[in-house]
Amino acid sequence: MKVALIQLAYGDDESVADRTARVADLVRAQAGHDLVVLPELWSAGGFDYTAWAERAEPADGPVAEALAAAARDAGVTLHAGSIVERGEPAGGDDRGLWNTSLVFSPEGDLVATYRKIHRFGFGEGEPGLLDAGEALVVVGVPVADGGTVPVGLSTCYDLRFPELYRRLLDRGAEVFAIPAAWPRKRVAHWTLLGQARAVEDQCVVLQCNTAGTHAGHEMGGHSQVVDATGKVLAAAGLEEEVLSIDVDTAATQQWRRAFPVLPDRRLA
Ligand SMILES: NC(=O)CCC(=O)C(=O)O
Repeated sequence: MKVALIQLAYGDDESVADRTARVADLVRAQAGHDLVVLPELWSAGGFDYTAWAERAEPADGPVAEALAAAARDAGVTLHAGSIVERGEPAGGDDRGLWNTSLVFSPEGDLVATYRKIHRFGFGEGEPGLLDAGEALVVVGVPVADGGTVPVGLSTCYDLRFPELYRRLLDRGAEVFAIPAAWPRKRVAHWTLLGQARAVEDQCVVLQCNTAGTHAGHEMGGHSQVVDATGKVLAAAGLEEEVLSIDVDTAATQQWRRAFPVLPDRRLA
């Protein structure tokens, strides 16, 4: 599976429209990949809490439309990172706002959405502004050499909750795609936890972080691709960068057979 992770850098001085056009061009430049991944909340601003309500949009809003067109033009499956999604509140106290990942097919159709389950902020930030997602999502990504690869979706802070990844594994995931806006000061956790998820679940991990500084938060970069043995196949630095790599997804099943840890799980 040919994968491109677009580790996007942004600051406070670029409009959402300009950033969206720039990102769409970056996606178009990834033609020839099977899967392209963008970071969390790159259009709304990962930590730009005061702008979120104004920048919220439905899953078929202007950012989504631009990205659907870019996926179609490039002929790639696009994990478009996440948006602040505005939708119908599910219940009384709900706000009708979520941190929602969007996945588009190479035809430009929206094939999966994932609402971030674990909200970051300890009562403020995400839990203060957004509703929590509840549904697990595994999406089949078609690859050029035939077949589809089951990719489990999660977002940033979710990475700290290993039980989520076990549940994605139990639903057939062989790859975890993790867009993020993870700050530089805790980037060592990002790197370590991504490798831990790969080793413990025997899955490929695709971590696409944000770079640059916005809303007073320096982002950590260090996007990485980790194979199911825990080997780091590609790693970015602190700046904007595209990681492009051909991941041997057949090797995941071979590794699970050669070192069959998962059947030894005991739940009692
Ligand atoms: N956007 C996030 O979820 C940030 C998570 C984070 O900074 C951390 O887990 O540390």
